[in-house]
Amino acid sequence: MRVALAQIASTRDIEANLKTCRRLAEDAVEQGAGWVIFPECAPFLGPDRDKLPVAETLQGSQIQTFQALARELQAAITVGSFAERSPDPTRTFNTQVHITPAGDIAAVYRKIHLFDARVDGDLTLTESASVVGGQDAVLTAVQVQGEEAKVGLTICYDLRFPELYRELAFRGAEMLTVPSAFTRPTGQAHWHTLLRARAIENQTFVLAPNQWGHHYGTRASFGNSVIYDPWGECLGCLEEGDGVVVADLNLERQREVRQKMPVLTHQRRGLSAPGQHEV
Ligand SMILES: O=C(O)CNC(=O)[C@H](CS)NC(=O)CCC(=O)C(=O)O
Repeated sequence: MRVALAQIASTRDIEANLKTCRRLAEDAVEQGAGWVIFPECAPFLGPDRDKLPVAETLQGSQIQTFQALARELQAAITVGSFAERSPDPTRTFNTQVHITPAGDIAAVYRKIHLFDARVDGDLTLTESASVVGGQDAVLTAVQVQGEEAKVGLTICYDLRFPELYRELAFRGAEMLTVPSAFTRPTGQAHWHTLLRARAIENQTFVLAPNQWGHHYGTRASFGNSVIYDPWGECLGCLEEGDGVVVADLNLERQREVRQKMPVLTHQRRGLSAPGQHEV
């Protein structure tokens, strides 16, 4: 299957962000992709005080726009995340949505781990002040160009919690999405290493579209949207700029990697019950 990661520099201008998303999705489909994955906060990335008023439900206009786009392009679309209204009127969920080529919502994942950190001198992020963490790991089946893959959904800071990825792998994940707004300093230090480790240790494809460039204030993202295969090989990376990373994912290659070195069946401590396959 041919997939695409879309890399953008989202701001608080929702209309402009959605316009860029459309242009990149069209570009990806023109290059033969059947599945387009957008970064975290693709429709809106702005200060917390501006986020709450634009939070929507799954039935709101932001997700509807992506559903219409999927139908029009006949491609699966993963909205890396959007600000979803939560039961707490002062906070949102940070929610990833997978949409089929028919425009139906197939899976919804609410970011579990929230990024509260002093990034460097002038940038402190307190995600838990404006976001309610989700509870559940989510695995879904994705159909692309006549092939099906089991995909574990994660977001950004989740990447630092390998147990989540192991659980998804044990449940049968063949691919992991990590749409992100990874900051420039932490991205420089850790982005490729963590993603490649998740790919190698779980023997899964890792699909990681990132925000890039300047968003607001001192907030900037690292770019470097990247796809790693189950052997840790880089199948494509875009360091900077709006654009797409297109790659062919060979599920046969993954079976080969897992057959030669069946790591997931060798685990002796910690999480148990490998080999469960549920979707
Ligand atoms: O706040 C928003 O508007 C959108 N959300 C994000 O950008 C999130 C939470 S602040 N960013 C991360 O998780 C970056 C993690 C990261 O950079 C690391 O783990 O190093």
